[in-house]
Amino acid sequence: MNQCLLEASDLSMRFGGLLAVDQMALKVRKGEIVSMIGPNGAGKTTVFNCLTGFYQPTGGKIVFKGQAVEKLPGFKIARLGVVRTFQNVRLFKAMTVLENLLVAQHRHLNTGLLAGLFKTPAFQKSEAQAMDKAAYWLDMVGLTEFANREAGNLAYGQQRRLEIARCMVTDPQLLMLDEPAAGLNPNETRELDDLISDLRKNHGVSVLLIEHDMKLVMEISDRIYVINQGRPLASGTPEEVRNHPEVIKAYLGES
Ligand SMILES: Nc1ncnc2c1ncn2[C@@H]1O[C@H](COP(=O)(O)OP(=O)(O)OP(=O)(O)O)[C@@H](O)[C@H]1O
Repeated sequence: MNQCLLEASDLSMRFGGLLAVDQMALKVRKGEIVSMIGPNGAGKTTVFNCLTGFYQPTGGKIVFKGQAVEKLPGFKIARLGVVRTFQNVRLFKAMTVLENLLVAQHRHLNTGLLAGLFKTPAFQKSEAQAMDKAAYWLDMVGLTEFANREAGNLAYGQQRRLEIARCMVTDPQLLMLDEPAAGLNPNETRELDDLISDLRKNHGVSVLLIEHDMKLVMEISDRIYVINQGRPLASGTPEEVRNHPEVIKAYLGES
């Protein structure tokens, strides 16, 4: 539980005249579920975009498993084991549910031209493994019966679960979820809570999430970072954060 997986320090991101993230610090240890909360526009998604290589931060350091990653492009950070979902569902909507999970594993497939053309035993084996893994995660997120349905035709909550499955087939070490409960009803949110807890407990994944649903955040998080106007405002256990005067002030909008 103590080994540090991800650490960001003095993280800053400037868009022209706007300092969207200012001296943010954040740490995720192995096996932790950590949340980032803050009012709309506070800079949470920008922090995610910096951590995952979608933006190159204008300042600061990001270390994943001992390696500096702040200058790496997104695909390289993903290869190291950091995967994410987005605030708005981003699936291949015209593909089936199963195809979405197979495409996500393309990097693990033995896809050399000759291997593919001649369907070599190694190619067939890796294809079968990808299929097995897809079937496993479909079952885990309760979507087996929808395997051949177009992803775009799933209910919204199911699409959200498929996104998580699509991350999990790549065997991530750090799963980053951007507002996973947005648009979910209370039942679906409870299922999401169970799913995230299970991913940590039984699949060794650490989780960093941005979330506005305070009930979920307070129940699921080991630690919480509060960010306001791009700056760190408070951090600590759910209990510490809940009672922090600055947090109460920022959320209640007092001056
Ligand atoms: N690519 C960009 N170019 C210019 N400004 C940006 C860009 N991305 C974000 N911003 C600005 O940075 C600030 C932080 O935005 P960000 O989306 O990170 O906030 P957030 O905390 O995730 O908000 P929400 O909870 O509403 O999703 C906002 O003022 C936003 O308009």
